[in-house]
Amino acid sequence: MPDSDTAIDVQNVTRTFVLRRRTGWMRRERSVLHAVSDLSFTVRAGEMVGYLGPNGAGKSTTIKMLVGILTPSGGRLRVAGFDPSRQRLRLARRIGVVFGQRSALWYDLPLRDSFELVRRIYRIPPERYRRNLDEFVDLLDLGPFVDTPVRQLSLGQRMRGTITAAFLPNPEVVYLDEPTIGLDVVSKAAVRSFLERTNREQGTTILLTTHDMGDVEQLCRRVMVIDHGRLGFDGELAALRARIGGVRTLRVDLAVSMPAMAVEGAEVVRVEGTRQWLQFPADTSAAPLVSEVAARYPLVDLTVGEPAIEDIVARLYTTDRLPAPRVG
Ligand SMILES: Nc1ncnc2c1ncn2[C@@H]1O[C@H](COP(=O)(O)OP(=O)(O)OP(=O)(O)O)[C@@H](O)[C@H]1O
Repeated sequence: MPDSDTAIDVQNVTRTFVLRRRTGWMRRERSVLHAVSDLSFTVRAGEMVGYLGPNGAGKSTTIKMLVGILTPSGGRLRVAGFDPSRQRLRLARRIGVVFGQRSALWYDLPLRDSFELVRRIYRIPPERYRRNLDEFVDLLDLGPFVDTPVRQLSLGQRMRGTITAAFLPNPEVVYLDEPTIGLDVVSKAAVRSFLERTNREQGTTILLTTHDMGDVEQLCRRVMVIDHGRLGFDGELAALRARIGGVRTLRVDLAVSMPAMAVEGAEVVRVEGTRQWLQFPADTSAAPLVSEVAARYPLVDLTVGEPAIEDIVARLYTTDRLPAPRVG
């Protein structure tokens, strides 16, 4: 049973789509696609959870059901105590949604006017609105473009504006679908630290869908992995790493070219001029490795590469032999 601490409660939820395919003159074939199958999880108030999976896994379908714009074919859903499809309007005041690059801002208006409209729609008290806006403008560095019409903003600026609009009413639960996709480095860093801080300080519950392992690393202790509409993993990111094994890559730029480095706990897999690639187990920290390389070699620069979400899911599913998707 969910308690008052439960922000999102999903029990045995299923969503099917009926597909009709033309197979010849006057002939149509009907099939049923199970976009989400028997999905169960709960998210406690104040948690930030990564919701991962490859394209077509069922992530957007889940979020649309949590918002209330899609009705489940079966099972039970509650968000902040409400049934999303039946109590959509009441729930709308308590949740925020950021859906990829589809912006909820008014295209021809300056950002500031869009925020003002959000204030009126959500009836945010003026004092709280001013306090939130000042804080968000500062955290997301909106100052230089808050008076610019949305259509003139870069993708990263627009995303920072969209996130501001979603968080202005102090929602209890926020769904973010690919909030950092295609963003420049500055915007990505601003968005990540904003989410981290808002979750920590305000206790906002956040469900984050992303293909960027950097987002997950920085923001989510807990991850859920979905594929073919089924939950394949729900637990700590470290446990997922440990379960799938796998490796991470450290790319090192040295001041001079040299033979492959010899570093404990890692293996050089490629050398190209002054650049070398080392692989090390994904469930260990990169920190000791970085220290050793820095102490013993003429280090100029380095980056740690995360395994792609697709690789993680593929490994998870080959180790666990989860059932194949159902169509029929
Ligand atoms: N309205 C619809 N009608 C028919 N099939 C649909 C509909 N919406 C989604 N699907 C199908 O349901 C499955 C899950 O789609 P969904 O959009 O939830 O995946 P996703 O995990 O969000 O993928 P992506 O990362 O590409 O956004 C896919 O096979 C998709 O084609």
